[in-house]
Order: sequence, then C-alpha cells, then structure tokens
Amino acid sequence: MERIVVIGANHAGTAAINTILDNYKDNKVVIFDSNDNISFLGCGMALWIGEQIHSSEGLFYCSKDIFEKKGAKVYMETRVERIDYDKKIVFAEGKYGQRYQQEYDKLILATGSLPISPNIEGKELDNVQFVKLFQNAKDVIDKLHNDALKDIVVVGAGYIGVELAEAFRRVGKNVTLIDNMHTCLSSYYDQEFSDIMSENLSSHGIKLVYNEIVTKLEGNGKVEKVVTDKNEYHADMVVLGIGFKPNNRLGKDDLELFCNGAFLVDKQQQTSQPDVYAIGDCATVFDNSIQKTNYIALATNAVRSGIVAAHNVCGTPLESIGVQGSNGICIWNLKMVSTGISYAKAKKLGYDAAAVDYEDTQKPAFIEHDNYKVKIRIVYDKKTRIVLGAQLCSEYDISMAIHMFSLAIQEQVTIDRLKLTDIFFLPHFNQPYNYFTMAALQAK
Ligand SMILES: Cc1cc2nc3c(=O)[nH]c(=O)nc-3n(C[C@H](O)[C@H](O)[C@H](O)COP(=O)(O)OP(=O)(O)OC[C@H]3O[C@@H](n4cnc5c(N)ncnc54)[C@H](O)[C@@H]3O)c2cc1C
Ligand SMILES: NC(=O)c1ccc[n+]([C@@H]2O[C@H](COP(=O)([O-])OP(=O)(O)OC[C@H]3O[C@@H](n4cnc5c(N)ncnc54)[C@H](O)[C@@H]3O)[C@@H](O)[C@H]2O)c1
Repeated sequence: MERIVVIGANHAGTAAINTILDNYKDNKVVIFDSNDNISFLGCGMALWIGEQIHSSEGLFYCSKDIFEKKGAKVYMETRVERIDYDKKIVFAEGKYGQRYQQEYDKLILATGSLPISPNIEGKELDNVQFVKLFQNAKDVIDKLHNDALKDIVVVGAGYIGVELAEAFRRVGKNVTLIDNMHTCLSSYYDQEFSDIMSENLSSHGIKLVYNEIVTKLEGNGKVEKVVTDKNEYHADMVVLGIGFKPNNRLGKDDLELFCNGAFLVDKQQQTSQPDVYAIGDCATVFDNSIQKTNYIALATNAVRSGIVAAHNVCGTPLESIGVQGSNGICIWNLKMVSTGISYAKAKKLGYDAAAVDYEDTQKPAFIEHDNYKVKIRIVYDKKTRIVLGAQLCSEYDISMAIHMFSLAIQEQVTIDRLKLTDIFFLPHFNQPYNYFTMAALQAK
C-alpha cells in the first residue's frame, strides 16, 4: 500500500484522485485543498453571471463526499504550507489553525494557477475583481444586483475578458473592454478572425479599447476610474482578466521550473524530485504544435494530465501524448475555435509559415435553413509542410471540426495529406467541395 498525497482538488486533482480511487483501490489517498469546494467549472462562470443558466448548481461535478465514499481522507479548507521533500512530509494548516503533518510515498501537486495581478496603483480598491473561484463569481453577481453599478471595465480581452464582457452586457451593464494588444483574443486567433469577434462585441454595445495600457485605478475606497496611457474610463467595477500564472509556491525552491515558474514535468508528469508529480495549471505541457515544452492553462489539459499522473503514481507507465492548446469560444452565437498556433505567432516564433484561407457556407446553397458561412484558416510550415495550427469561425456549430486539426498537429500530419483526406458529404451536413479540402488544396 502506497501513501499518495494530492494537494489541490480542482480539475487536475479531481481527475487524478478519481483515477486512483477507481482503478487502484489498495492505496491510501490523502487530499488537501484550501478551498471549500471541489471541481468548480470556471467555464460556466460567464453563463451564470450573464443569466444564461439559472444557478451554479450544475457547475460542480465532484465533492468531498464522493471522494470519501471511495475511501479517501479529505481535508478541505486546509492549506498546505510547506513540504519537506527530503523527509517526504507535507505540513498543512486548517481554517481554525489545526496543524497536520502527512507523510507520503508519492506526491501529486495540483495547486493550479493564480490570476495575474498587474503591478498598478489602486488594484486594492473595492469592486476591483478577479474571476477565478466560485466565491469570486458569487461576489460579482451580488454586486451586479445593485442598479447603481452601471459601468464595468474589463481589463484583458482574452478568453475570460471577452466571455465576461458578454455576460455583463447581457445583464444590462455598460461595458468597456481594454487590451494592451491591437485586437481581442490575440493569443488564439489571427486578426482576420479576431476582427470578426470585435465586430460582434461592438455590435452588441461593448466599447472596445485596444492598444492601451492600464497605468492606474483611481477611487475613494471604491474604484471609480481606470487610467490608461492614453485615456480615462469611468468604472463602478473593474474586472481583471490578464492571464494566469502557475501557483508554484510549494515547490519553487525545490523543483525545476519552466520560464514562467510552472513546475517542469516530463511526459509522465514527473517533476525533478523523485516521487513528486505535478499536473494541471501548475505544470508544463508538451506542445505538439511547436514541439517544445510550453505553458497552456486549460481545464482539458488539467484533466488529461491528472489521469496520466495517477497511472504513473500507481505503477502503470503512461506517457502524455502532448497537447495542441485546442480551444473554443461562443459569444452571442458567434463560435470560434482554434488549435496549435496562429500565423502571427508562427512568424513571431521564426517559422517559415504560410496560411491558407477559405470561406463558404456550411451546406450547399440550396439548403435554405440553418446554413451559415464558415471561415477557415490552416497554418503550416512551408519547409516541413507540417500543420501548425487551424482556426474556424461561424454561427454554425463548427466546434467538432477543430478536433481533426488537433489530431493532425498531434500526429505531425502535412498539409498535403489533408488535401485528400476522406471527408464524407451529405447536404444536411456539408458540401462535396468542403472547406477543409478547399483550404488545404490552396497550399502551394
Ligand atoms: C472564468 C474562467 C473560465 C474558464 N473557462 C475554461 C474553458 O472554457 N475551458 C477550459 O479548458 N478551461 C477554462 N478555464 C481554465 C480552467 O479553469 C483551468 O485551466 C483549470 O481550473 C485548471 O485546473 P487545476 O486543477 O489545474 O487548477 P485550479 O483550478 O487552479 O485548482 C487548484 C486547486 O488547488 C488548491 N490549492 C492551491 N494551493 C493549495 C495549497 N497550498 N494547499 C491546498 N490546496 C491548494 C486550490 O484551492 C484549488 O482548488 C477557465 C478559467 C476561468 C477562471
Ligand atoms: N473558452 C475557454 O477555453 C476559456 C475561457 C476562459 C479562460 N480560459 C483559460 O484560462 C486562462 C486565463 O484566461 P485569461 O482570459 O485570463 O487569459 P488569456 O491569456 O486568454 O488573455 C489575457 C489577455 O490579457 C491581455 N493582457 C495581458 N496583460 C495585459 C495588461 N497589462 N493590460 C491589458 N491587457 C493585458 C492579453 O493581451 C490577453 O488578450 C487562459 O489559459 C485561458 O485559455 C479558457
């Protein structure tokens, strides 16, 4: 029997814990989490805030109870303060000051990420919000009920910022969305795609402010103003969504780190310390699109890395196959999905890259209903011909289409192989000259 300690029981921790408890029943599993809930789907936060779902109930898929019924010992609201990696002991403290020492044979770090806090004056003012935890969402929703709270400035037009801008607008607030880049969603899409999202956001009344750097927040107790290098914006609430950083506090002096501080792991999720594994947002991933170690904070990566670590910890060797950072967003019915890297990113990274684009309706023109335009871009390396990334955008649900490109990047498929990939045709679904083939065929 092994003593397995898991620190952090959100998406990564939950996946690892369930895999161990369901498949390797003879171990002693001890879980610590500093929060009071498990498995909160942050991805549902904007839907809840924007009143597209009526409650937060469905946003949890696991609990302390479930783990305990499967035989684990669970300490909630208990923060691990320090780890003695030589003696293999975890030191934790409960909400009421209770102290715990737990020895381990194998340790899984699933401490996740923290929202990046900009180094600006005024960020401690009331109504300056991060949106990561269930408690953050509850707090924001309580404040939104106050009709005097009218103007919301969202800083960061990435995934969190864009989703929340929509949510705030849906509940009738005036929304200004600020990003220091020249467009929204710039880490995921080329401007030809992000411009479509910008147009969608502005047409719903969101004020877009790009290429401005927030320099300070002003107010009297409560935030009242966002000051940038070029302008000032009135704000009754400011939401900061400028990215995540890995929560590495428990290992930053003892484990090897990636350039952004994430725990550096191998394909088995093992850190530089023997018997210590790291998963989810606190750890690195192997990024197949650039064939290098990278940091990509997504729940999907968290879950898969948890499964991989669990099997290795319990003695079944299993290697991660890497990730492509596949992602998607849906804002007022405009759906955008991407995988791998954009053309702009490929160029920035020094690839001799090319992009092929195609635009068409999803189905033949004679289909009069539920037939929308689809825009596709495939990015590839001109030298190796290998696919580096893909982007799709439509009001039609094209989400499943991105998985094919995800697999192509994972398997290092060339653009030329995609030209003749067998794609079925039925007018109810698509076209005989479909946009995958038509885009790929353009590759010279
Ligand atoms: C608003 C929002 C929307 C999102 N939408 C999506 C989406 O649509 N798709 C997607 O793939 N991803 C999405 N994400 C990202 C996704 O939520 C994260 O990638 C995911 O939560 C990572 O899971 P994790 O378990 O690694 O880390 P976390 O969720 O950060 O969990 C870490 C856990 O560790 C615990 N912990 C930390 N330190 C200690 C300690 N010292 N002692 C004890 N416990 C500790 C914390 O309490 C927490 O429970 C979204 C995130 C947000 C905020
Ligand atoms: N739909 C989804 O899959 C989804 C939804 C929400 C969050 N997430 C994930 O959660 C993580 C965190 O999301 P996020 O939106 O915070 O990060 P993000 O990386 O998606 O976006 C951060 C944005 O902030 C901007 N930014 C950075 N510094 C800034 C500054 N000082 N001032 C103004 N803008 C600045 C960046 O240009 C970028 O557009 C990401 O990994 C994201 O992929 C995913």
